[in-house]
Amino acid sequence: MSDRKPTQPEQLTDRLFATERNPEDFRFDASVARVFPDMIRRSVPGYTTIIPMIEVITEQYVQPGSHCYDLGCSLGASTLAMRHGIPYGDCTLVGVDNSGAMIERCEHYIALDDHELPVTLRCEDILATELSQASVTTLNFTLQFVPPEQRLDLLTRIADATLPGGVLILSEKIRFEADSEQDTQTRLHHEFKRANGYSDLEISQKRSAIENVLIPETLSAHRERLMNAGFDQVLVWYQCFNFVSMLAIKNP
Ligand SMILES: C[S@@+](CC[C@H](N)C(=O)[O-])C[C@H]1O[C@@H](n2cnc3c(N)ncnc32)[C@H](O)[C@@H]1O
Ligand SMILES: O=C(O)C(=O)C[C@]1(C(=O)O)C=C[C@@H](O)C=C1
Repeated sequence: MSDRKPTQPEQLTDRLFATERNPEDFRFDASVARVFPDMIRRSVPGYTTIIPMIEVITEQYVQPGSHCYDLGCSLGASTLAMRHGIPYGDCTLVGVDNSGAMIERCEHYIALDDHELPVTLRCEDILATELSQASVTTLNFTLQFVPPEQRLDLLTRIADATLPGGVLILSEKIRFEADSEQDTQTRLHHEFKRANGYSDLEISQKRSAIENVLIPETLSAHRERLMNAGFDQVLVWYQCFNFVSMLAIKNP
């Protein structure tokens, strides 16, 4: 580490899907990492509310001497929210992401944040990362990218690692049982994107790119699986259109 003060990474506007491109599955590569703060803010309704609430929720559930995890941390927005909600110096905070481009930039954002609690970043698969003594774990729009058949295993490992009274904050894009609601909520989401300056071409090319990699499930599927994984209570604390955030709680 050099002594030079880290400089703010450049903040770029997401124009990745603005011109006609070959159909290709969406990946969290360097081009996405560069524009990610702009992309996620303009694409996910409620993201700018959910991030500060992760700090509030963390503060409520963090336990002294415990471990806190942000799984799929990207550039560390949710990690930093957790950091600011942890008042105990003997806690550890770990951010995990398997995108090298994300982790590299995340290091800059963590270094820029003036706070004494160290953050450990792991560039690895969340399906293999070691978890223990967890009071607060966050999956902020990450589980949706894990193949559905691997989701129960991951959630079971998280629930097993969670201390009594600990929680999982799970934010996801969801789908709806009724076609009519699915259509309406999707239209409203696309209107949100349009209001944020995305064109019809950008919206439709992004939609195709994420189709095979972001697999949304219904709220009841999420609830049922979280309970099967070993959590005792599941509640929705936020919803805007087809984006929700849940809290899965282990009884004290
Ligand atoms: C939508 S982003 C998460 C946003 C971030 N949590 C935030 O609040 O700003 C999803 C992230 O999950 C990561 N990811 C997806 N599958 C993963 C896996 N199996 N292991 C590790 N990271 C994964 C991606 O690389 C990406 O950075
Ligand atoms: O559903 C969409 O249209 C999105 O663009 C959503 C979403 C997400 O939820 O993660 C997809 C990929 C990027 O990470 C940013 C936003």
